[in-house]
Amino acid sequence: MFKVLVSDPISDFGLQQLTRAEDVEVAKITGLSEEELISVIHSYDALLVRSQTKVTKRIIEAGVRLQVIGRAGVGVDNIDLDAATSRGIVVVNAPDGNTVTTCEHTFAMMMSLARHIPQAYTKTVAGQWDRKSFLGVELRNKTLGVLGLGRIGIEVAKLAAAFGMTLIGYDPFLSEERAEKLGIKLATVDTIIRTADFITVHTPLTDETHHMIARQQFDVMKRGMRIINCARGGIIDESALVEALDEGIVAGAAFDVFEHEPPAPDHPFLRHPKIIVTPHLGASTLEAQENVAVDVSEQVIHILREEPFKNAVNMPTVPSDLLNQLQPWFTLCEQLGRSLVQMTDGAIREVTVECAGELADLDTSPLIPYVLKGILSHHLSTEQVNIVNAIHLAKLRDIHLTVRKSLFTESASCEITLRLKTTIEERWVTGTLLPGVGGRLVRIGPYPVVLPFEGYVLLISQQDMPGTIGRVGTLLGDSGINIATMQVGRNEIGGSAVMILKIDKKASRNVMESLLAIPEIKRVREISFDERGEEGGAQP
Ligand SMILES: NC(=O)C1=CN([C@@H]2O[C@H](COP(=O)(O)OP(=O)(O)OC[C@H]3O[C@@H](n4cnc5c(N)ncnc54)[C@H](O)[C@@H]3O)[C@@H](O)[C@H]2O)C=CC1
Ligand SMILES: O=C(O)C(=O)COP(=O)(O)O
Repeated sequence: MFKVLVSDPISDFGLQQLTRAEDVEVAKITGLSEEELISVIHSYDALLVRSQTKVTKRIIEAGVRLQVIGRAGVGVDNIDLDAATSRGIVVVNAPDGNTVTTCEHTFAMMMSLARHIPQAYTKTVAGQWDRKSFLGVELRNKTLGVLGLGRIGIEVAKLAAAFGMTLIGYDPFLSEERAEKLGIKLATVDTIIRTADFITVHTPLTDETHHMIARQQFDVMKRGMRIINCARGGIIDESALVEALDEGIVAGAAFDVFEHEPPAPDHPFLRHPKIIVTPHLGASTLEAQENVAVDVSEQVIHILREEPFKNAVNMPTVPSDLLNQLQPWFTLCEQLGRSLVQMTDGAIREVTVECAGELADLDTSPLIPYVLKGILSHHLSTEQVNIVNAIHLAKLRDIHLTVRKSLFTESASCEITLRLKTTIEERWVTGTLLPGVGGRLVRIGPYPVVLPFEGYVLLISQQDMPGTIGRVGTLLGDSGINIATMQVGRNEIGGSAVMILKIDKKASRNVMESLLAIPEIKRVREISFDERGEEGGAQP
């Protein structure tokens, strides 16, 4: 039974996929402090949050069973992503479900700002009939500057166009063609700041966007402009804004978000006559809350059941057609990693994945975490390494990763060669998928083999001398070990040679040592293709 903790108010309707699942138990406990969450999180497989719960490193470390943290919304700045990644916990969000709602809130804020609606309402209900203080401005023919043209920014631009506004915007990822189709003139942040009558920000809060609008920007702004933030507190410098309002540079500001939420009771925004505020309500509609809860519940259940999922924030997203083409290779990559690491001595320095044949036409980077999982789980534990943290763990160990591609293959239409360079040697193996059969190891170094990834294989390096093969056969036979298949290869008569023996049961340490005692034998290595390859090496 999977246990899911919902620690923020999330739509019951949207959570139905989880609450109705027979293999899931949902607990809704909101308003927990960090300490309270730390004391309960150890029993849960998944944690679902909105923006209130701050999912700190301490909470993540206490979540010994946690496999997934689901964010019913867009921003994941309340979740320590590095801590989640290094623990191999997937973080998923629901990026599409609240776009329209947040866009509409931004528009409501812009119109309220243009017409002083909150201030006029407050006075009117207080019994004052003041028709002089609230002279507004029209939106039509005004220039709206949009910083951040992602999902929400673009929706805002579309609505603004319908209101007859002129649009200028900046987003490092929006192409000229797309902008043109949307009727947005792309400009630099500096041009937008100098020319816009209204500015609205729709970026995430990052190192680059933190205080993107500060004193320096207010100093060159068009006098009498108005500014809106329904994205994240901290994108606009709050103190610099108050100064700009007091100096008459800015005519009004509308904020849904704050640098620290909730803001302190003496926060200057809360009593400034030219600032209107809402308590982070951008995503708060019935529709958006249902949408994001449905989306995130679906992803969480997929992850818990080990089914394909989307919207992982701390893993690259693989488009579904590419995923379909690469999926059959995932297990093979893990098996190649697990086999090769058992053949190799020394500390791993470099991993190279060479994709040959038709595979070379695809983006093969999603294969890397599987290769690394195979390699790293031999030394670490399988519970410790997964495809979320494999790259992170490799980087922590200074393991260099390279992907190479070639259209040429030696045998099958596609094959993958994995190379490991360690502090003392370099070894490589090649695998492929045989139609109707499955994954096979087809070369160990330069030696052709056809081995399924199951059971045990002995790799023996010896001097090519008459009688050595017979002695190995006799020794294994005397130890009750049957040889299923055997391949031999050598570089020249009397030179270096190898034996690759598929054996029906595991060779004991004694057997390995007896093999090594044969004078011509230089190295013996046992490869276990089981989930966790057991150490079976013996060498001088
Ligand atoms: N107030 C609220 O309740 C809500 C707030 N949000 C916030 O709104 C923001 C936007 O959300 P979405 O549009 O869904 O995200 P998105 O990821 O679709 O769009 C963000 C855009 O910002 C752009 N960007 C990043 N750095 C930039 C920079 N330095 N300058 C200009 N553009 C930059 C990105 O290229 C991207 O296109 C996020 O911060 C999100 O957390 C989202 C939903 C509700
Ligand atoms: O989705 C987002 O990024 C939001 O800011 C919405 O936050 P909330 O879910 O309302 O706490």
